[in-house]
Amino acid sequence: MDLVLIESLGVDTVIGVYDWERTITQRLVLDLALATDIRPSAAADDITLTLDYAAISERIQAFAAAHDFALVETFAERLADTLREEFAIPWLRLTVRKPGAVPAAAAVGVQIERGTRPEAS
Ligand SMILES: Nc1nc2c(c(=O)[nH]1)N=C([C@H](O)[C@@H](O)CO)CN2
Repeated sequence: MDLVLIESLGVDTVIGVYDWERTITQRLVLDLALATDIRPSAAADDITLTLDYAAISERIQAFAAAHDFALVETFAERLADTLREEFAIPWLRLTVRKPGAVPAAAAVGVQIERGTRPEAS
């Protein structure tokens, strides 16, 4: 199984459980590992045969701007569903970090894996 990677993608969104958090945007930092078979795109040197990390990053920015969840859990689940459906991604690992939410921690957040991981070949 091959992976397309997006690391430390910063997105701005309304996120949080407290009243003061409903009135501001905050930064989340995302890491994604997206399963695909890179061999067809590599053989043809063709962007249309792989997962376009630029297009997916743009979609994530738009998703973040369009939603205002309370929990990072909800953000992660809904984003994973959206990406898997729109880009036909069989399996992904998504880490959502909320820097500064706990001052004593560099970041807090969640990591999820969704879908069926393809067999190695
Ligand atoms: N498991 C979670 N715990 C907490 C969350 C969350 O989204 N998931 N959110 C908060 C607050 O919004 C916090 O980030 C404000 O600093 C607290 N705990």
